[in-house]
Amino acid sequence: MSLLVDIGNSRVKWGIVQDDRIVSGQPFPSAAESLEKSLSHYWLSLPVPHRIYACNVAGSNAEQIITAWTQRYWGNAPHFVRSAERSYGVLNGYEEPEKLGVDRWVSLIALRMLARGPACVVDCGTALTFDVLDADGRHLGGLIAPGLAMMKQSLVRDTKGIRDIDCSDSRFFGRNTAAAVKGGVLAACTGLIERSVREAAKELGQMPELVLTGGDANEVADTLEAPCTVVPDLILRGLLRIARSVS
Ligand SMILES: Nc1ncnc2c1ncn2[C@@H]1O[C@H](COP(=O)(O)OP(=O)(O)OP(=O)(O)O)[C@@H](O)[C@H]1O
Ligand SMILES: CC(C)(CO)[C@@H](O)C(=O)NCCC(=O)O
Ligand SMILES: [K+]
Repeated sequence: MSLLVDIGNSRVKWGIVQDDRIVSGQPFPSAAESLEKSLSHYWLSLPVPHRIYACNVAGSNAEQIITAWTQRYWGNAPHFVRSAERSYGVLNGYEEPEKLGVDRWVSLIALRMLARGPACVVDCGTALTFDVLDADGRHLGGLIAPGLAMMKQSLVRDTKGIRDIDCSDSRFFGRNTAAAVKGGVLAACTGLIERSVREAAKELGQMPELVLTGGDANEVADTLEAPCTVVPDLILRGLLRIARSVS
């Protein structure tokens, strides 16, 4: 059995591989304070994995805690994927390829498998990232912006007049503070995505496919006018691609 682990800035997403398919587990917070406890809670009952593939953007502390835990209980350290210049049909577009966030790198590897032609991937997580891949697997670069929750939090933190942001309203323009914040933040994200898709289409000479992932992907997809596909386990699928090539 293999274990796939996507350690984000907010949450750890993970799944086990059974018959070459991903069976997703319950995500848990990636915060260092609770990490060891969460690992024991969610993973102690698993069969011992032969291989562990991980992608981590939550810092070396998280990496150390997870490695210590798997060493202690399974006698086995995870293989932490690093961003490379070229692998699995993807050519990294960064000037310094190792500086591209490894979650973005792994999502491009998954995107390359899923998409038939040129494609863009949006990760609607703690941060919102947008990356472009041409029909030959060349990464044309991307964008990094705050994610939905982070935008809302910064409004609450840095203004006196915005406090309550709980809202189930779904009109585009809000008629109270919470609805105006919800709409503003969603419009910031969907506006970024739609403008970026147009820009990508210009560079590609063709309309790209659009794939969304991350905790807020469904909410963003519901508001997007552009056609898109939501793939919740995109990063785990990229890790599975890497796992297959090793075993
Ligand atoms: N059950 C949940 N717990 C926490 N956040 C959730 C949950 N469901 C949806 N979200 C949303 O998901 C967002 C975080 O997304 P995700 O969990 O993909 O982020 P992440 O762990 O930081 O991953 P990454 O670092 O890859 O972006 C938050 O903005 C939050 O609004
Ligand atoms: C942008 C985030 C935070 C998204 O999770 C992550 O990919 C990251 O820390 N990246 C490093 C910076 C970069 O990708 O240019
Ligand atoms: K940071």
